[in-house]
Amino acid sequence: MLIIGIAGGTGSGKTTVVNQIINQLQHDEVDVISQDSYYQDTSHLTLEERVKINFDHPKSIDFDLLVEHLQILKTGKSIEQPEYSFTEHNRTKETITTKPRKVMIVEGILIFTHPEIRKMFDIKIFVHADSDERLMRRLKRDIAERGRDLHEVVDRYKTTLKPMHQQFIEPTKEYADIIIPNNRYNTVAIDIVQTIIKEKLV
Ligand SMILES: Nc1ncnc2c1ncn2[C@@H]1O[C@H](COP(=O)(O)OP(=O)(O)O)[C@@H](O)[C@H]1O
Ligand SMILES: O=c1ccn([C@@H]2O[C@H](COP(=O)(O)O)[C@@H](O)[C@H]2O)c(=O)[nH]1
Repeated sequence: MLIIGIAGGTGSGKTTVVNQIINQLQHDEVDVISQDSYYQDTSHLTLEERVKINFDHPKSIDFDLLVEHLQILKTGKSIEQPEYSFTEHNRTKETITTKPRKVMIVEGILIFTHPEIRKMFDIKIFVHADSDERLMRRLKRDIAERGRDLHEVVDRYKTTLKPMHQQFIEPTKEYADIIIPNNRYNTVAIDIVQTIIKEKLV
């Protein structure tokens, strides 16, 4: 199993890059694990309390469960990937059965901060977009898809997104094998990554 880690700041375009990469691969050859599925289970908190969580700090992620799930997949067994609700700020009661595949892609803002998980990646990719570009994309996406308003996104950007990005996410760029500049759609970079994956699959 080839495990590819794709990190980068929020709004850098990780999910979009993942979808472009897997487009060219056989459906049964590849699957995706999102770090967002592994936010800590906070069912014991009220919604008001959950809203206040710093979701951009490594402590917000249940990395132990993610490590365990990657280890299970490597032994050829399926896992039940938690499903996450951004509107509820919590895991749902549903899970996504995820089978081991020739290529497993793990994507998320903080995945390169964890040494054990970092070691499990065969290829590490960091998607880069400038902070103003990321903020604009995040605003549009969170208002359209994640039930947020302008005030909420801007407030979170100032209090947690920006400082956490500088402290935890940007420094992990140094671990990347490949950095994809993604201020604009970068089809050349996608082609290169697809070629590398296809070569490794032979
Ligand atoms: N290169 C790009 N140029 C313009 N918009 C983009 C680009 N890549 C992604 N987007 C848009 O920006 C938003 C955030 O992208 P997404 O892939 O969800 O980022 P991430 O997973 O890193 O948070 C989405 O609405 C997406 O359509
Ligand atoms: O309940 C939540 C959990 C996380 N977030 C924000 O999501 C991003 C990470 O997702 P991307 O798809 O990489 O943007 C992170 O910056 C958290 O702040 C949230 O808003 N609510």
